[in-house]
Amino acid sequence: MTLELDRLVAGYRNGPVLHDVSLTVADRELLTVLGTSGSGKTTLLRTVAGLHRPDSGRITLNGRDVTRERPERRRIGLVPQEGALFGHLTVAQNVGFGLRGTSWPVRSRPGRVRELLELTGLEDLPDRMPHELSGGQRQRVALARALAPEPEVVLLDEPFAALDSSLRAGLRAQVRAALRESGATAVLITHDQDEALSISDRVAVLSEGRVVQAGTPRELYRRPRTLWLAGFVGDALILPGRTDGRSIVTVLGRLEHDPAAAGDATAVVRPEQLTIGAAAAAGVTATVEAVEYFGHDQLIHLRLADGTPALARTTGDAVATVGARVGVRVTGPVHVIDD
Ligand SMILES: Nc1ncnc2c1ncn2[C@@H]1O[C@H](COP(=O)(O)OP(=O)(O)OP(=O)(O)O)[C@@H](O)[C@H]1O
Repeated sequence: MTLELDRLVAGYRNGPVLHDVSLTVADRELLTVLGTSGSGKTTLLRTVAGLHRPDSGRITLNGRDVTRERPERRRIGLVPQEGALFGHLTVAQNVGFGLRGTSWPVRSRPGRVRELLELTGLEDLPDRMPHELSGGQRQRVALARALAPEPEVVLLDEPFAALDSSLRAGLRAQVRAALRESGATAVLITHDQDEALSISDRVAVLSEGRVVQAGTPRELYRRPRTLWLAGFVGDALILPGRTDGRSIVTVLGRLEHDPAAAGDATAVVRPEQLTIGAAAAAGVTATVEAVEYFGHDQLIHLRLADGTPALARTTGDAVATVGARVGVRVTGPVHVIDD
């Protein structure tokens, strides 16, 4: 099911919050809307669900205009923040609740509930009460409940926000797999960049109610359109310079770049593109100011000779000592944004 938003404007008494939002979510795709607090993510989700009336614009499902349709007619499933399970119902009853008022024959409902419990890895817990579940299990029940009536589109409102980071990564993969298997088209909202990049087929970045860029996670990370976006989707060293079209001269020397640009431009260098070595071996030197060790990699905070702060991410076990002078090299090509 293809979901299309066409120049959607929506807001409250004090004015519009969404300005001309146009987005296409392809059949079976998971699109994440990533934005800071107050950017309009919840308003967008509620408008698509039919819980908030837009001022103008259109919402279509496979070309069918649903803008004025009541929420229950749209066949859109909503997974609310923190699940919002019914505390007095068991896991199976919560999932079964998703089938109430639908055309699912009553006889086939227990079977459908079992299917959903299997899909979300909850088959051993049908009789548990919500308070006997972990946060991740509760979220999976909420997802199972939303998927039960076979919605054409599923909307997920910050589904992992209440969980600690160790749980989040595992649950993300499970939710992704369950969505894929269900065949639903999905829109997820989050303010977490890592989450958006890791779970989505495509990401739309919302800022002050406007889509500033939509693309695959790779496109957003490697080819951000603006400097703000470059810093929003990841760590970035922003270096002004001058390019001859193919390489740009910056404080880190001459750097090959991709796409083409002309004249004054700004290079965006990601921390994993910086390699540090012995000071004498490279043209540019820097001082190590701090090291954050994460096990799988480490972030080295550097100060370049001209005073510019920079971050290097290294996966090797090389030990960087705070205060040491090191050589810095860039592995290109870097991204440039035309001034
Ligand atoms: N019921 C309401 N009445 C008036 N203004 C509202 C209402 N709900 C939200 N807003 C305003 O609309 C703007 C966008 O809010 P929204 O909740 O859509 O953002 P969000 O991106 O989901 O934020 P968060 O991540 O903090 O949940 C904010 O400025 C907010 O104050």
